[in-house]
Amino acid sequence: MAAASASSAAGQSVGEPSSKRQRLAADTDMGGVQAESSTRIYKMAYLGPEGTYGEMAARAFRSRYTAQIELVPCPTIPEIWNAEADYHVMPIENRIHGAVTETVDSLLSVLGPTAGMKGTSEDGKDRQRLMKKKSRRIRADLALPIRHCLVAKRGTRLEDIKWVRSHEQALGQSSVFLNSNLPQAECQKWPSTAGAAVSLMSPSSTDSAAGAGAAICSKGVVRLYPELEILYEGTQSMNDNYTRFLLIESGSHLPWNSSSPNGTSDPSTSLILPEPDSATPNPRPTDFYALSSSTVFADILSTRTMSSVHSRPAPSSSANGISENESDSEKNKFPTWYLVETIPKSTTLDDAGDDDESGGRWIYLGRTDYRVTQDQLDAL
Ligand SMILES: O=C(O)C(=O)C[C@]1(C(=O)O)C=C[C@@H](O)C=C1
Repeated sequence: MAAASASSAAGQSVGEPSSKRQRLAADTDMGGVQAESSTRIYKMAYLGPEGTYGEMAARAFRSRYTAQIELVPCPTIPEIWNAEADYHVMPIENRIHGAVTETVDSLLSVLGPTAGMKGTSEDGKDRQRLMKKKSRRIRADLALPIRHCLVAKRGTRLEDIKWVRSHEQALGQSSVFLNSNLPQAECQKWPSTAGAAVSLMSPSSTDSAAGAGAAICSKGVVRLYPELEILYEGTQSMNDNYTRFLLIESGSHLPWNSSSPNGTSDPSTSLILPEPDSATPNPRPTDFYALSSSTVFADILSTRTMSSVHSRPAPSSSANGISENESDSEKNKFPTWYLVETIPKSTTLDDAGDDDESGGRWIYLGRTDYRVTQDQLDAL
């Protein structure tokens, strides 16, 4: 993973509440303090660079913990999943443009090949990595309001724009605006919205042969880069636009918004001040499963109610994995994996729905036990 240092993830917004400002300052100082402090610093991987919606989601999730959590920006969504981190913040679906396929594919990759691996040390490492990923658990979710802006270098006129760059989700969410206002512009997919905006300032983007360019990103990006200005605010096709983010835990199960990871709460040793609110269990949790074939649907749904399903083509290497169901593969030239979300029978948190692997035909991916509410987002 090409993660940058924690300091590059720290925003410098003006007018932040003081506790948040302290937290942001703490991000920047993290390296020095880490060496001196015996308190563990947890890592939360998210889609960078600074100014992405993923960063907003990561900050919102992090605010529910009092443990020290360093935000680690990753250049692409698959790299968030592959990061050696305690937490992974990933967008899963959008109100307008639907599933975030990079995230669905990452989650489904736990169905990948383990069987048939030779005993070489490299294979052993791959297997270990996969087993580690299989033990990850979805833990919480949040619906982040999304309002996009068309931004360009200062002085650019709308009629001169020849190309528009952004994450494919933002381009898709803005397709009506782009078709009506910039029909001549070429859409260029970029790993993130903020990354697309930053790229406008690179010398290659100012190449006059390619013409003037623009990016679609959040308003916050323009506050970070005075060279950029907003040409249009609200490019998304509907006002009520949300992207749902998942918080995925990698073995480090910290109490949600309780005093500290190990039960001691000593603000003098903690970089993050305790949050005043109490824990917020999700009143409508859902369970996620990775399914290797549609024949498993009946098993899963005999005791649960489906809330959503995303289907994706199984990668070709799946022939070695648990996904291959022989009768299926003979009949089906289009092997498919499924991410299924279900409503549990009971919403008590003890009933974790934690069936785990059932003879290798599905893998339990976790439950959205907790949710960041709109009030909590507003308070950030
Ligand atoms: O590029 C970003 O800013 C992201 O956080 C990614 C992402 C996504 O993948 O859906 C998140 C929210 C918006 O829907 C647009 C892009």
